[in-house]
Amino acid sequence: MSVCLDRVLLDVEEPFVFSPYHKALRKPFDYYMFGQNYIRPLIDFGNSYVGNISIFYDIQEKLQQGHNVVFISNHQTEADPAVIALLLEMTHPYIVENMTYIAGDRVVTDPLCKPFSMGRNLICVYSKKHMLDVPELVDMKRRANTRSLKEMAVLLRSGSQLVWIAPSGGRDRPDPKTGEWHPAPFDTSSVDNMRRLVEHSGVPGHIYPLALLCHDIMPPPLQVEKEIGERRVIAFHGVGLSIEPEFNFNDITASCENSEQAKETYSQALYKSVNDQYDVLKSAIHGKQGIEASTPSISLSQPWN
Ligand SMILES: O=P(O)(O)OC[C@H](O)CO
Repeated sequence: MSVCLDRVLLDVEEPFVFSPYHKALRKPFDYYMFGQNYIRPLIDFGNSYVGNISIFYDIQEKLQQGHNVVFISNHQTEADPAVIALLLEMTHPYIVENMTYIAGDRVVTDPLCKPFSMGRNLICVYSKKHMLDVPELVDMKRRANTRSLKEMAVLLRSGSQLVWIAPSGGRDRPDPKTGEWHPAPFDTSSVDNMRRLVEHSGVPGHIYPLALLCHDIMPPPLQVEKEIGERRVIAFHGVGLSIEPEFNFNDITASCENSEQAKETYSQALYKSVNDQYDVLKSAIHGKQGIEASTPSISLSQPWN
């Protein structure tokens, strides 16, 4: 905790400004390990699961062959990057240390979040959800997003890139009536922009649906807040991560009649997969079924055991 306060105070004295493409700061202070070490004690590993770990081995091979890989994911907490990295650090250190996250402006401006963000590779964007919060800033935000998209295109052209994006544009929230958590709907145009960037990169690319269940360890405020500086609550709990095989755009949209229908069909297919995987993780973690919650298409394991 004192290391965390030190880092927050250091940033208050001399604020760090993120560039559109930020590389994880590992020296002289290792912000990546700082994030790992802070989030690790919040995870109940005995009640945490990974779905389809074998797919991560295929992904590692693809990256080594120079291919690009994109994870289309739901988003639950500011700790998502650390949760992914902690669940895979024993089996896939290369994947987790080299992943680039598409990060919204809140995690690179909130003083409490910044030290954690400094330890990750990021493409920084202004979230669509918060685009109109301050009318005078809309133009600046749009220009910044264009710059970030260009950085992303350059990155993907270099190959061997692994990118995580949450096309909902923000964190999942519980249903106000039932209190149940579900992945927030995907923005079809965000999915499509990402897909086209991958296709136009000049190297083979692969898109996978990824589900995360970790809201218990650091839940967001129940409503989306405009102001920076939300109240943080942390807890010790089981978490989950799951992946399904690559979703090929041409295969999934073969029977679509036009490009608009194809974009929608592809985004919905990814979203359905994320929901299906989320439900399996929920049965394992909240339903206390553990490994028994596995299905024919989602095989749960605890790869740290
Ligand atoms: O509160 P939200 O849903 O707008 O989330 C904002 C950021 O993405 C936090 O990571």
